[in-house]
Amino acid sequence: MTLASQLFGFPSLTLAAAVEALLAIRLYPDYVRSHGHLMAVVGAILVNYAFGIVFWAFLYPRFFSPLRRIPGPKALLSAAYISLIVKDGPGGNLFLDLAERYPDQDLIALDAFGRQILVAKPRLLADLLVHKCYDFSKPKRISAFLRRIIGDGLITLEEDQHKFLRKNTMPAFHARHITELYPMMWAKAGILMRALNREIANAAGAESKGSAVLELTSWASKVTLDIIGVAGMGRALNVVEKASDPLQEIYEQLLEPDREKLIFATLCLAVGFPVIRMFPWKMNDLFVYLISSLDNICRDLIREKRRAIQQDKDDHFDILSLLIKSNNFDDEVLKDQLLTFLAAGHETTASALTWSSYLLAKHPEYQQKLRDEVTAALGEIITAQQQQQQQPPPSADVLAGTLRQLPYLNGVMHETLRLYPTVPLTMREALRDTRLGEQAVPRGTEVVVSIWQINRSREIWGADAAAFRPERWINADDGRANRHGGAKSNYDFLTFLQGPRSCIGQEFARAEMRCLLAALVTSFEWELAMDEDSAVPRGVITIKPEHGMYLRMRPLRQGV
Ligand code: HEM
Repeated sequence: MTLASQLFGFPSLTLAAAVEALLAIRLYPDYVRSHGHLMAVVGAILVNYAFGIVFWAFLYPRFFSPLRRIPGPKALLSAAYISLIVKDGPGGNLFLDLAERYPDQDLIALDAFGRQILVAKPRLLADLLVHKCYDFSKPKRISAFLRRIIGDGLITLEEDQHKFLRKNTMPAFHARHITELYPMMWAKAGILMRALNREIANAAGAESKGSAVLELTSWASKVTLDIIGVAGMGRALNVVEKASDPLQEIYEQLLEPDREKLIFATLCLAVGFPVIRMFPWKMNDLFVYLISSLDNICRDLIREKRRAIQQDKDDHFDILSLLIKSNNFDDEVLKDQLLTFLAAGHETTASALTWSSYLLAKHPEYQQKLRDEVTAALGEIITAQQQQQQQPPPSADVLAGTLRQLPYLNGVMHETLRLYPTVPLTMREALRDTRLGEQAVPRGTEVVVSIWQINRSREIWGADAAAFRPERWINADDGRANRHGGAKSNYDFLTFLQGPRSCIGQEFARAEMRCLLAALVTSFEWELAMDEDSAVPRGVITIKPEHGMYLRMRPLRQGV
């Protein structure tokens, strides 16, 4: 690849065109004079570029690329892009179909240009995600697009800058600190339950059934925004209690899985935002407006936080304080970190909570089992939460210790995360010539990992891979919760990825889900209030139900 890209890359072809034009001027001076020197240069460039296009589009992938023997659909538009806009069913199913069409292949060639491969089996993931993690980065087009939304943060930085930032941020995610966050998360869950109860009471008045239909996704993102507000910057956003909040509205608009937005984002990922921005499309203005509003809100939040630390001696332990106190970052850098944690830290868990409510609506027997289990374990703590009793909140150790070991709570949570991985797909680009197992991978190759496909693979999870079976996460012998789901390798459950670029917030997300699910299931009974087929996961970065998640919810206790 290196030799080919040096010889036939467009910079070399341009240089060669200049040499060819000079030679033409020397060898055929009369002919060139009659047509003009400029024509000679332009002609040489056009001929060389045409050769370059033929070489890279047709000759290289068929005859020279080390990837040429990898089988696959080799389509003009790769499944990685089609999966974002496909209409019938979840996009991730495209990769499940591909893995079944090429059953013995570790790698599958996705596009006709020999640039994109899918890792279809966990075997090679250790190389990609751990051993050779820094031989790969997020593809530049994708990073450039993400950077517009979340700045230069942990998600978009690469190599040494990434290592430095990750090291500086890790203390906020240590096990002890996550344990300390449980009472706050539990309190926020209580506030959400009361807000849902009020909403039901208002709506049920009209319906007079003691139950009402609620759309859960926006409530889920409100409560997770409130939680990351405290854990990320020590700030009570209180979004659940407000009719509207600018931060929540911006995220809702940015991540809404509406068709036009999906097409816009897919095009930005495929060809880059600078190209799309040249077209007169109202989505461009909306996108720029939303991200600049977000930037401004975060800048203000940083200023306020810095002032609180310096003038008011605010000593709350949160991600932003940790980074400010390290004195390693200026305000612009801090703004990017805040953008990253706000985005990565709330929509992801909100989506997971939404999908677990969906699965529990479809499986009322598990809803009841979970309710019984949590009620038996937390009894008085639940009553205190529901009745907002003025007594000390449960201790972090008691709450975290209890919730972490409840078999069905953890089983439902992990099984949801397996079946509906919030980030269903990720991509990497080889920064240098490298290898995945025995396979040589040239610089510039894009490697696709469909988390959805690995998590639902029948080869890994058995014939019932698509079924919701929380028992996978409960040991058959001692009935205790496990964290492997019966899978053989760490790379079989990919929801949080693995290695140095795995999700830094995974324990935070688990803590949030435990608190929110436990509170929800002991406060309400619910069933689906929409057509089951319309709960299709959609989204470019994270997946949400395309048309919202409508549940008929009935409070288990009155007057809460
Ligand atoms: C259910 C919830 C969540 C899921 C499924 C999830 C999933 C993921 C995945 C798959 C990645 C890797 C992305 C890639 O490299 O392409 C990731 C990275 C990341 N996540 Fe999460 N996440 C969740 C919750 C959170 C939370 C709550 C936070 C913060 C409080 C967070 C912060 C991050 C950050 C900062 C990264 C970048 C890590 C790095 O590259 O070093 N995530 N997450």
